[in-house]
Amino acid sequence: MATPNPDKAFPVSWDQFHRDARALAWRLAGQGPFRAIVCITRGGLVPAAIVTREIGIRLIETVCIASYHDYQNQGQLQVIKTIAPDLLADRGEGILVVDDLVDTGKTAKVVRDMLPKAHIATVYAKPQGRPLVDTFVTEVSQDTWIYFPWDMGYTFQPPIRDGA
Ligand SMILES: O=P(O)(O)OC[C@H]1O[C@H](OP(=O)(O)OP(=O)(O)O)[C@H](O)[C@@H]1O
Ligand code: HPA
Ligand SMILES: [Mg+2]
Repeated sequence: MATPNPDKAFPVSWDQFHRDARALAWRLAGQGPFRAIVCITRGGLVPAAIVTREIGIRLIETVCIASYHDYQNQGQLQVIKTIAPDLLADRGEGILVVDDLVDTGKTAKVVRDMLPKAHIATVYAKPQGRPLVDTFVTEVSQDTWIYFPWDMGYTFQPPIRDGA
């Protein structure tokens, strides 16, 4: 289970996410060739857009999985849409799977079972899920919650002297 109420926050701006996703593409560039990418929606859609542009993949598939229905609490994992049969051939050989992060590893494990030979990549990784992915960019501790730019907005910050 993901750490309930993680102590630490790791907020990521759009600029930083773009840089980190591009760094992921650099790491993946020498590891292909990949005949298609499968992105794990919804979080994997954004890094998939950046990575496919960088390494020149045009065949883009989704696997739709949801498990964090209640903010930071993981619930029952639901596979809402599976992968097209032609991409399941060869046990996933030559397929790149992308997600925004791996936390407990439960989501990545379900996709690994569908595509045992695929290359699974995430931008961020926490220690529990790290063994499930082949490539990632930045590791954060298990008790950290990563705040993605698409989940945030600008808000007033009280000055430090007011006890913030
Ligand atoms: O390693 P795990 O503990 O399984 O967690 C990682 C998954 O959790 C989040 O997806 P979520 O279920 O929140 O759906 P979303 O991508 O639609 O936001 C995230 O995008 C990963 O896919
Ligand atoms: O740390 C996280 N941040 C955002 N979504 C998540 N889904 C699982 N863990 C996380
Ligand atoms: Mg997700």
